[in-house]
Amino acid sequence: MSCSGNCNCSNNSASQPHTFGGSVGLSVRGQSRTIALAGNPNTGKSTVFNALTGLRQHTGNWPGKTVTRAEGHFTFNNFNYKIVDLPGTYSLLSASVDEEIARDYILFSQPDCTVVVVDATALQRNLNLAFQVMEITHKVVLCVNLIDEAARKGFEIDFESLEKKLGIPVIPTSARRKQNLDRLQQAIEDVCTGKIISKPNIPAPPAALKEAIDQTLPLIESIAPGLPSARWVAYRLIEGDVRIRQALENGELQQLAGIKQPATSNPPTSPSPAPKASQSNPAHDKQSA
Ligand SMILES: Nc1nc2c(ncn2[C@@H]2O[C@H](COP(=O)(O)OP(=O)(O)OP(=O)(O)O)[C@@H](O)[C@H]2O)c(=O)[nH]1
Ligand SMILES: [Mg+2]
Repeated sequence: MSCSGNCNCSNNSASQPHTFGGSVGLSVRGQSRTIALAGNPNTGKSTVFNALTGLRQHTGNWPGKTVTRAEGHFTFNNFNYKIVDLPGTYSLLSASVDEEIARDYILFSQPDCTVVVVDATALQRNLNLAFQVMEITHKVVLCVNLIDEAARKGFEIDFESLEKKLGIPVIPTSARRKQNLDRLQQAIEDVCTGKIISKPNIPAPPAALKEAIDQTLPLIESIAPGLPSARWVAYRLIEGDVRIRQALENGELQQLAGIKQPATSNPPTSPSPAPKASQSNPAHDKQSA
């Protein structure tokens, strides 16, 4: 893996002290890396964000508190990081406006590292989103949060084996107790610099689906050259997702990804069966997986 242009891959000594505590309105000079905090609602994303930045994002024990994205900063090993706290989302097939904010950021903003925060007491359910993120980027760290709560409930989690099975760094944390956040920061640094090269373990699609994806990807590339998460877009087109097709045709996706559009672009030839239902209101549409 190579890190993105935002990344300074030169010597970052792990022995140098890290700092928690960032800043509202601090102007961070020079290069900085961008980290996205993704995860299901109520997994402790904002608590992680607050602990790392010293800011005070709204937290509480019910889902859906963070409704828009918030940004903060921290430094680690003398390097600046911008960290983005996202609304909770169950799936990248988003259903609500908040979830769409998270989805669009995860898919098209190309952070240097995406940290998926999962609830250690509901690991299996939470891993669904982690798999979806792993499908679109290998620059990902799994933060298994609320380990104090899991321990209290008597859950035993084999983190080493989980890490091996998933193929990405897995860091157990208790954000509320500020436990292991330095390990989390180290993993983020290692993913950004390429010291850790993740190989997410994703099941291969069935042959017919793979063929359809292979046929669809060049169409996407011809309309939106260099579009991030093109594979994810291909899946959606194959499913007949009208909303995504329209967003590709009218340049919305390219805009989200900050891609300059050619003067004219041809709509894609349908790569899939005709869409079954109209999804005119993207914000409120449920999409089938
Ligand atoms: N016991 C325990 N509680 C935690 C931990 N991390 C977060 N919490 C609590 O979990 C609840 C949810 O935390 P938030 O940080 O608001 O979760 P979130 O993922 O940002 O939630 P949304 O923005 O609604 O998606 C809060 O009551 C936190 O205090 C932890 O490590 N241990
Ligand atoms: Mg939150």
